[in-house]
Formats: sequence, structure tokens, C-alpha cells
Amino acid sequence: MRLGTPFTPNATRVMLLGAGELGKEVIIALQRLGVEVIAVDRYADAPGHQVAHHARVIDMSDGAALRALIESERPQLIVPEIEAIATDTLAEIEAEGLAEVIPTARAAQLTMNREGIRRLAAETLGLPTSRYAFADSLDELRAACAGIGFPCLVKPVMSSSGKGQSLLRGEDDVEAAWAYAQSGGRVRRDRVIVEEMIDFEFEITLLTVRARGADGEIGTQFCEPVGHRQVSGDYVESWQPQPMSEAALARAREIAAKVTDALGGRGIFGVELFVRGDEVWFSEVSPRPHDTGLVTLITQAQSEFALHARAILGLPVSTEMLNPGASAVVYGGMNARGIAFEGVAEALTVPGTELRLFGKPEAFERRRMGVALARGQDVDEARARAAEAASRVRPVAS
Ligand SMILES: Nc1ncnc2c1ncn2[C@@H]1O[C@H](COP(=O)(O)OP(=O)(O)OP(=O)(O)O)[C@@H](O)[C@H]1O
Ligand SMILES: NCC(=O)N[C@@H]1O[C@H](COP(=O)([O-])[O-])[C@@H](O)[C@H]1O
Ligand SMILES: [Mg+2]
Repeated sequence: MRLGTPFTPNATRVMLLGAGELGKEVIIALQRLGVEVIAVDRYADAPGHQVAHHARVIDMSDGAALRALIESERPQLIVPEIEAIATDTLAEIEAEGLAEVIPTARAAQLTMNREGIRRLAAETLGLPTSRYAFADSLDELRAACAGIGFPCLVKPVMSSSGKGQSLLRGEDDVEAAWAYAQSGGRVRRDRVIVEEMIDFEFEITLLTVRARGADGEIGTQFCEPVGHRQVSGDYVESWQPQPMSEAALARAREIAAKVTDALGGRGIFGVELFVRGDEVWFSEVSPRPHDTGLVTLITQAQSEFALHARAILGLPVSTEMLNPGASAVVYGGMNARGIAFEGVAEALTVPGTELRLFGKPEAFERRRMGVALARGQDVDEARARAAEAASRVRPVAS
């Protein structure tokens, strides 16, 4: 941008496809920049619906319904917030010039299916990944597991947040893993991926932002690495920065740059990587804010949500980290509708903490209902504070 050029965001009307906890923060960030937002989700009163200008409920995997909504609302930008979307319809809409898809319709198509992104990363880009194979039946799965060896992981190709995912120790686990994958995928009779289990030391999300620089060209910037702990494929706590060797960090950035360059467009990407010593493996990538990146709400000058909003609007970004911090998840702990929270005051007496209680209208035992955020002098202090604060908050039926 030339000095003296006014900021003119390239969109004034944006549609979020998915309005959960991550979308809600993107919506707030967009609204702070003067943008009108239409929030879409599969159910009423989703977190993002509660703050957007307009709230819409549709089945986003129904291409005809999605097209009808886009044609009637006419957003300039379409921002996917979940994976389970009729991405072929998004590709058509992008090709027709009806709206711009963030980061690109192709990125949404490739990442909604583990096969697409895995083949791009491993086979086209030559990035290091776990060994893998695909299977469409129990018999094929037996053969695939035998080829990869045990322990291994089985995941539906279309799933997220660990749904339908199993760790297999031996042949006796194959049948149960197949049945669980069929119940946990987004589509019945789903294809599965078998992955070699990587014996990593720690795993990170390298938040990578593609944004227009002062010269008008798209450039890549990296946030400090976010470390995290997952249970049953779902994140429980995250922290920033994750200490790692210079060599591993350089390798992680190189991998993240390659994969995000290949996906293209503007916005934030959560590049998931496994690390052992100086060795780094690519796992997967979200072409959108990442759940483990909620920690950036308390660590960075511009959170991953603010970075996404700025990048997609063509505005300048900074990935500067201000202080170490951590996030810890607050779960539903029960199945109930109409949720309130107890222990909020007790949680906020822990020094350096904040809460994000998402406002989901219904709780499930393992549904993420909020996060505690904490800053600290170092990551250990921040993690202890976030975990303590999260443990003091209890969802209750109101
Ligand atoms: N090949 C592997 N080797 C070792 N651990 C793995 C492997 N694949 C997955 N995991 C573990 O399971 C977690 C979840 O896996 P993955 O990211 O593929 O699932 P997901 O359903 O896409 O989750 P999300 O949508 O939350 O990112 C990883 O963060 C890691 O802890
Ligand atoms: N790992 C992906 C992820 O964290 N996605 C986030 O969870 C929401 C769905 O939550 P729900 O299943 O509780 O409705 C999504 O809308 C998104 O914000
Ligand atoms: Mg993941």
C-alpha cells in the first residue's frame, strides 16, 4: 500500500459458513473493521449467530440450499468455518465470480477430505508425513493395517475433532475401529485413512497467515508455535510459545510455507505438525482459524481471528506475540439444553485469566462449551493457571 492510500477493505458484506466458537471471534473481529456479517450454521442460536448482523440456519452440506442462500444474501466474501460444506458448490460460485471463497474454494475442497490434503502434501509436495493407506471396507482395512503395521490410527476421511478416530494396537482392534469410523464420520459408509503412529515428542499448530503486504503482494508470516495436548483426537489444552530447536522451527516454517503456498488465497491457516528433536512431520492443515489457536486471544497483539479478518480484507497484519499464555477447555460434562455456568467468579480469581464461554445452547458430555485463557511469566505458569481456571467453571442446566 502506498503512503496516503486510505484503507478500503475489499468487502463490506461477509458470510461465515459455520458459526461456532471460532467463527464467533472472526465475526467480532470483522465487525470491529466495519463489516456486515451473515452467520450461517446447522442449528439456531449458534455462538456466532448471537453476535452477527444476520443469522441463518441451513444444511451447509446441501449444495442447492447453500447456493440459494448465497444468491439471496450476495456476500462479497464467503468464509468457511467448518469442513463439512458442499465445497463443490463453493467452487462453482467462485468460478462464476459470484463471491470470493476464503482462502480459495480449492483449499476448502482439498482439506474437507483427508485424502485430498494428504496426497497433496505427501505425493505432490513431497512433505514428510506418517505412512498411510486408504480403505473402503473391513477387508481392505485389515490389509491396510497389516501393511502399515501396529500401532496405527484409523480415521474417517471426512471427520474432525477426533470423531470416529481409533488407535489400534493389534489385529484384534481392526473390526471395532471400522465400526467406530462408520459411526463417527460425517457420511455413512465413509472411506477411512490408516496412518502409521508417529512417536512424536510434542505437536504444534504453526499458525501461518497469508496477507497482502505494503507492496501489494501476498506474503507469508508465522505466529510463534502453539503447543497442545490432545485426548481422543480433540484438544484439551494449548500454549504459546512451544519451545523447539532452531532447526525444527525452520523446518516447520518451510513445510507450512509449502503447503499454504499450494493452497493459496488470503487468510490464516493452522498447520498441524509433529516434532521429535529436529525432525518434523506434516499432519494436516485447516485453511481457517484453529481451535488450539484460541490461546492467541491472550498472547498476541492480533489474535488468529483478528489476523484472519485483516488478511481476508486485504489489511496489514502483525503476528507479534506479547506474552506467553495458555488455553484450557471447559467441557459440557452432561447432556442438557439451556446452559448456564457456575464458578465463574472463582475461575476469574486465578491471576491473569479470562474466559470465553461460547453460548452453545446445548451441552453434551464432551462438547467444548468454553475455554479458560491465561497469561503467565512462562508457559508453565500460564498452563497451570488456565487449567485451574477451567476446572473451576461448571456448566449447569438453567
Ligand atoms: N499419525 C499420527 N501419529 C501420532 N498421533 C496422531 C496421528 N494422527 C493423529 N494423531 C493424534 O490425534 C490428534 C488428532 O488427529 P487429527 O488432527 O488428524 O484429527 P482431527 O479429527 O482432524 O482433529 P481436528 O479437527 O481437531 O484437527 C492429533 O493432534 C495427534 O495428537
Ligand atoms: N476442530 C474443529 C473445531 O474446533 N471447530 C469449531 O467447533 C465448532 C463446532 O462445535 P460443536 O461440534 O460443539 O457444534 C465449529 O463451528 C468451530 O468453531
Ligand atoms: Mg487435527
